[in-house]
Amino acid sequence: MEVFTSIKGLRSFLDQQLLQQKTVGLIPTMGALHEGHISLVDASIKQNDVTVSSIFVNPTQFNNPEDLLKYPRTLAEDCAMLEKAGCTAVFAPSVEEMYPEKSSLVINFGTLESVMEGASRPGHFNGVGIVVSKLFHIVSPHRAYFGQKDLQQVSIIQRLVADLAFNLELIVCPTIRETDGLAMSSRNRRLNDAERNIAPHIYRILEDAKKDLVAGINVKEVIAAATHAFSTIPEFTLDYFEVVDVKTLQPISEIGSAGTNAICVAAFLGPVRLIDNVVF
Ligand SMILES: Nc1ncnc2c1ncn2[C@@H]1O[C@H](COP(=O)(O)OP(=O)(O)OP(=O)(O)O)[C@@H](O)[C@H]1O
Ligand SMILES: CC(C)(CO)[C@@H](O)C(=O)[O-]
Ligand code: BAL
Repeated sequence: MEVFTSIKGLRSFLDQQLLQQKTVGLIPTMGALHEGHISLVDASIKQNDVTVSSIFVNPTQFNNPEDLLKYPRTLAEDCAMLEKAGCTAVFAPSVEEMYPEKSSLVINFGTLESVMEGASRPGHFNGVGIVVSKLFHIVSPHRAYFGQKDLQQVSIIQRLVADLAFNLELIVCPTIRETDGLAMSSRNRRLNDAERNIAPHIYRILEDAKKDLVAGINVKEVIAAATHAFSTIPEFTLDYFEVVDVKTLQPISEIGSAGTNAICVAAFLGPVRLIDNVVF
């Protein structure tokens, strides 16, 4: 497996691959890899000749300096996992390589970003839009892989691809969970033992809410019950719990047909902010 830190180095490697008519899959990540990331790598290896994983903790998408500072960084272990998985190349640039000058680009995703993660983390999706656009330009992948765990990010990137006519296929992969239901996430590493034991309640509350909605209980009541469930566990501070249309991401007062609804949650467990969702 090749590891590149410069855009030039990666580009010349990829140019050779393209000359040989090889297809390229890209998995953008911020590192501290887990089986969720590896599931994206596996999907890419099945569908492409060359799989590139990027590892870059993108400062422009962090609105909270402590979150950025404490974001886990484990490059050596990440590379070992990627090599074992059969990844072809890793792109792990420095901040200076990606941003030689401060970017002044502004990308506005309108109503897609005015809710949930976008509302709670001002500027977050502007930063995601900038870095993902740069990665798409640098790698020119045939396919790019993203996880459903970051549901709003998927919608934002679908929009970006359509608006800027990126010539690639977006592949959305299911959320990989621990055996107790907790969605795998790099930030889980920041939980202490007590917090880690409590964390699976996020998925339990999501699943209970889904069952109640499917059984016909109204959205307002279900949100109130979920909010109450979080309030009974004092370690949690709920940021949002929303029932939304999966396409528009706007709150709904009644659920629609199967596959068009999502429940999205963000909650602090101590200082760590975790997100999860179910689509049904
Ligand atoms: N549990 C998971 N299952 C499937 N895909 C995942 C999972 N966790 C993250 N991903 C996907 O991996 C890609 C890179 O995500 P990222 O590096 O931010 O990891 P993360 O675990 O989401 O970290 P964090 O949420 O703590 O920032 C994203 O497309 C994300 O949706
Ligand atoms: C897509 C991404 C790698 C952009 O920095 C990040 O938002 C993430 O890890 O989901
Ligand atoms: N997993 C999404 C990236 C972030 O939380 O900044």
